[in-house]
Amino acid sequence: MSYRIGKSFTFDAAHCLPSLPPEHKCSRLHGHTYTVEVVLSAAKLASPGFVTDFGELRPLRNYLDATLDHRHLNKVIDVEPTSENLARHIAEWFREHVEPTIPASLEMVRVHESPTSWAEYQVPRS
Ligand SMILES: Nc1nc2c(c(=O)[nH]1)N=C([C@H](O)[C@H](O)COP(=O)(O)OP(=O)(O)OP(=O)(O)O)CN2
Ligand SMILES: [Zn+2]
Repeated sequence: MSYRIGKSFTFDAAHCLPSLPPEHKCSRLHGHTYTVEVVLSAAKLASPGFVTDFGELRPLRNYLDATLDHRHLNKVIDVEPTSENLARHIAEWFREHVEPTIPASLEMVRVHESPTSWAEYQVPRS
């Protein structure tokens, strides 16, 4: 039995997917308003009844603003900036920089490129 919470963030950025054939529209430079959702869990609640305070997720907001917002994503991450690769990149950053400071575990990161399309990275737990 565990509790789960989620929080969403948005940022705007440009990207292209150069491994696609040149006739594919996504091989050309274009932009999205991305939404990033994180889901965290805990087996028991911390006072006053939180998985973790939503406010403790502020470093992720700051990271997205400073590193991804209004950037050319191909110049920021070292793999093609698909939603899947972005979700993994953000999850790995979160696990290194935020998870050690909170009483909760990251379950997954979902990245929406548009209201109708998203990709999710589920954090592997051994
Ligand atoms: N599995 C994935 N498929 C695609 C990704 C991705 O990250 N993961 N990305 C793209 C492109 O970035 C493209 O911008 C988005 O493609 P698509 O949803 O097909 O296009 P639209 O936003 O214009 O949506 P419509 O429903 O066609 O209007 C492509 N594929
Ligand atoms: Zn795109």
